[in-house]
Amino acid sequence: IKPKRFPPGPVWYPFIGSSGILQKLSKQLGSEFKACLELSRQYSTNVLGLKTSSELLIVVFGVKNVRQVFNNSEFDSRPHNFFSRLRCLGLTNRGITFANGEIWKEHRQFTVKNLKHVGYGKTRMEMEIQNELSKTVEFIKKNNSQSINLVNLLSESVMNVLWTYVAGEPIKEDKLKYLLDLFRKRGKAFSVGGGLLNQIPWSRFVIPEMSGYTLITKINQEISQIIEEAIEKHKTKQVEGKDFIYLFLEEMNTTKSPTFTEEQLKIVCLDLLIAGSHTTSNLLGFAFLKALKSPDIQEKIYNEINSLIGDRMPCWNDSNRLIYTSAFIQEVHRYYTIVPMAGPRLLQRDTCIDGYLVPEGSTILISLADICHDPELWGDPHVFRPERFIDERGMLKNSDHMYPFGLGRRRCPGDSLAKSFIFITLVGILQKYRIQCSNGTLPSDVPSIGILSSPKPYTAEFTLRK
Ligand code: HEM
Repeated sequence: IKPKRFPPGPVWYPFIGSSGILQKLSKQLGSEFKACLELSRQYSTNVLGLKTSSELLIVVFGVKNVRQVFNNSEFDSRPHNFFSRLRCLGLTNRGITFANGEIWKEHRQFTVKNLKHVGYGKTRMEMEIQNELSKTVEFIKKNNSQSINLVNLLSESVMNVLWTYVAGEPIKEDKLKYLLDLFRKRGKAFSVGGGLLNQIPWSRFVIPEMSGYTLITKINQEISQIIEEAIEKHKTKQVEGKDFIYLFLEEMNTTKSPTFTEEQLKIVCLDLLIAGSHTTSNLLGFAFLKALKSPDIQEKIYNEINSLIGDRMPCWNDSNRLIYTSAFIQEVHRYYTIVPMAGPRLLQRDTCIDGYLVPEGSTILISLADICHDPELWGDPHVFRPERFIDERGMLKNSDHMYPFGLGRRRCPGDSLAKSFIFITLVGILQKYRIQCSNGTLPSDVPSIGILSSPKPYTAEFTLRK
């Protein structure tokens, strides 16, 4: 029986609640996000109420409700449900993304402290990004007689930067490709709320492949092995320099905090790799796709780069001067919304959202993509127009309605790394090459939506500018 003043939504059936309806609609529309959006329209509500086999699931829409969830502390926790346990290698309350309370605060702080200088000034991370850029440009130079799959190339590049930060050295190429492929499949198979597997956990016994269970178990095994090997190498000092694993192991030996354990280290590494890799490369994938589909926009970006930085290696500081390029990146964030739904969050006490009563213990998802396409906020949301982020004085204009990295205490701790990587890589490639579509066929920019919004695979041709 639905609680009193529970948000509107489809009927609940015994055992599976409204999961059947949600799954059917997700299949029809291509993603759980679109299904939730459609249901919110059908029930004319900005707070959608659903039930899975085991939890109450609420999806909030609209600036007011989304801000309430981001800003109020009763929404700060993550659920410890079937999916989050699987995601954290079978453990509860570990890592950062799915940790709560003291362990979350302590380890988020420790990681942010060590990521802090990324993106500002000439840091080691900036050098790492530039180093990766040189490798990418070299690859394009060697292969520019043929079409190149940019999304794959960029995701390898992001992963190399992340792994070098975590483990001090690049990951082996075959392992890198294999891991990225598994991550890509994972992003497609699940939604931010965990999808079918979380809604009906026993589905793993009946349809282990289709529910994503086989895939996620395989990812857990592979990634555990890769991270464990890296930790062992650090313990025997086989890796040079200072990286995240060394800093963590040092903290383990010096601190009295019992939360600094090898298990925790493994899951923090996993969190950084999962949260940082395809988010960043998908954004870039869409950015290059848009540049390819709109030669006039590509020319404007190139002219700005050419007149303000010329042939020099780009750095993060240039983003203050390359206004059109920065506005273009903002517009890519808006138009394609890489994280269509943020969360999941666990509500810590009975709370009123938009006049409805949401019970303590409900899982909350935060819809971001529809805000980015709300005609009342943007006027012409379906037009791709970087100029909307430039003010009358020609300066970059921030919008209050963009939350690509979230907001509040769970805001993305990797945002400065992501921003630097995206800016430096985009500028560094467009500075040297004109990108065109392969064989005269324009690829589609309709995204595939799972946990993230991803560009469909496409190839591009590169022509050297000078
Ligand atoms: C374009 C790239 C990226 C986008 C769009 C993005 C977006 C987000 C968003 C929206 C959240 C908040 C989720 C919530 O409110 O519940 C988040 C959290 C997070 N992100 Fe990112 N992210 C990006 C890149 C990165 C990178 C490069 C890293 C790591 C170096 C990273 C690590 C994390 C972690 C660990 C969390 C969880 C924080 C917590 O729960 O306290 N992200 N990200």
